[in-house]
Amino acid sequence: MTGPSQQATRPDAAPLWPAPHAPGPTSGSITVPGSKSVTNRALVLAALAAEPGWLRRPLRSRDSALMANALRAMGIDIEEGIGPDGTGEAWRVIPNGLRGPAQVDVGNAGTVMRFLPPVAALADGEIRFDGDPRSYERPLHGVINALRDLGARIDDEGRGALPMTVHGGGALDGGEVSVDASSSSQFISALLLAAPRFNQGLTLRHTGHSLPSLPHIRMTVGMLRAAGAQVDAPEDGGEPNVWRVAPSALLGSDLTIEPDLSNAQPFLAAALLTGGSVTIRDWPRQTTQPGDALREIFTAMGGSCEFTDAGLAFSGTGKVHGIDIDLGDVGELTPGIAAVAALADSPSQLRGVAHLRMHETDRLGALTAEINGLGGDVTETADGLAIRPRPLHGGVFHTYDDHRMATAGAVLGLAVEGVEVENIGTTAKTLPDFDEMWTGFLGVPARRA
Ligand SMILES: O=C(O)C1=C[C@@H](OP(=O)(O)O)[C@@H](O)[C@H](O)C1
Ligand SMILES: C=C(OP(=O)(O)O)C(=O)O
Repeated sequence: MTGPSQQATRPDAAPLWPAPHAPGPTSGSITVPGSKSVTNRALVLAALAAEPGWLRRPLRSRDSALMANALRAMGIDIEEGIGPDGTGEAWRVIPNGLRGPAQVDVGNAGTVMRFLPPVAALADGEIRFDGDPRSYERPLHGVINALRDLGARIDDEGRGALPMTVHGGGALDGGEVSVDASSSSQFISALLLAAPRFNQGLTLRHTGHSLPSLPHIRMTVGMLRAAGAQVDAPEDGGEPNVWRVAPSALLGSDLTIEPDLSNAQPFLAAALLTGGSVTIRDWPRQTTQPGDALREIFTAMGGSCEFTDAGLAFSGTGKVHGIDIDLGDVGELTPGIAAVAALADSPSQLRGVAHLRMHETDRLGALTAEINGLGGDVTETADGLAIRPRPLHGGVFHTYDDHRMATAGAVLGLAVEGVEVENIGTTAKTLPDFDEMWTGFLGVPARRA
């Protein structure tokens, strides 16, 4: 098949990065920067709080910069510096009144394009939302329709998508609303995050046939509660598919951001594929991050892991097995799992991830096209990928401006000589120094793209 629709927008002269071939079994420790999902939720909650708060060890990346700049444009002060006790980076968030007029660039960040329209509806003035061409295609209708039902005025010229203008009225009634969040869990998270500030709070009902990324919704609920909100959620014995948030002020938190476990994935994959080992420092023992599922998934694929005082110690044997798995809860792990599965000793079936067609790129189409471009045998199914490992050869691995395609290409390059990853810099969405971290971890000279 040809690549997904974004292929047409691929820059002609995107730089190619020769992915390092593994020199032998890996060994070492890695500090992974902060979680995108936690950082961007923490920024939103701090901006909506009644008092200043701190974010320690925040992620510095394109997506978190877009979030911080958008909130600044709406009147929030975010001071980037060192924490009160002098240890490490910390951002001070000072929640002034939210106001327009403001311009928000969402880039291609799902968290920014979905989490901020409800915040803008609470602002006083017009907030214009725009972003990368791909952001116009990503689903937003659930947030737009729900906000309108809750009393917001939004001008999207009938698109149900970006670009659009939210005419913030300084407050939102809130109340009861239904949303079909089968295309993105971020519709639910977006409405819940701002809900304590709605006059009547929120009763939110999901009506769709499926709901992806449940751990990310649990992350939203957990962080809301930590900020003082009262939330009833289905997993606490409440009504299925219904969340209730009471109106209340939010506390200014002092939060240390967990490392991004989904961005630990390529380093774990390196240990798995090379029969090496890696310690991911500060891996939390309790977390709502979907990347935590990698402990189980990569163990089933041939590795083993244990917690140590330093973090999570993971080892491979060099033997990698295929897997039959529903990834609906942890969809963002799919590109990295597909890369490993293409190098396994048996076939894999990845299921439950139809919604990935509307991620940064059409990830199912992109993975199929690019792994097959290296000689692989991948077919798209209605809701995932069927992967039959075959000997692969070198070639260009196109990345469609998708950070997780880029890291998947790097993983394939470990085992396959001559893989050139297009635009490795696209990893800056969530992991800006990936190429240096990768070459440093593998102990090979830095590569020029
Ligand atoms: O809320 C979040 O932080 C995220 C939710 C998920 O989105 P979808 O439910 O749209 O897949 C995930 O894929 C994305 O990387 C981050
Ligand atoms: C789907 C992802 O991101 P976004 O927050 O833009 O939806 C991702 O990071 O894999």
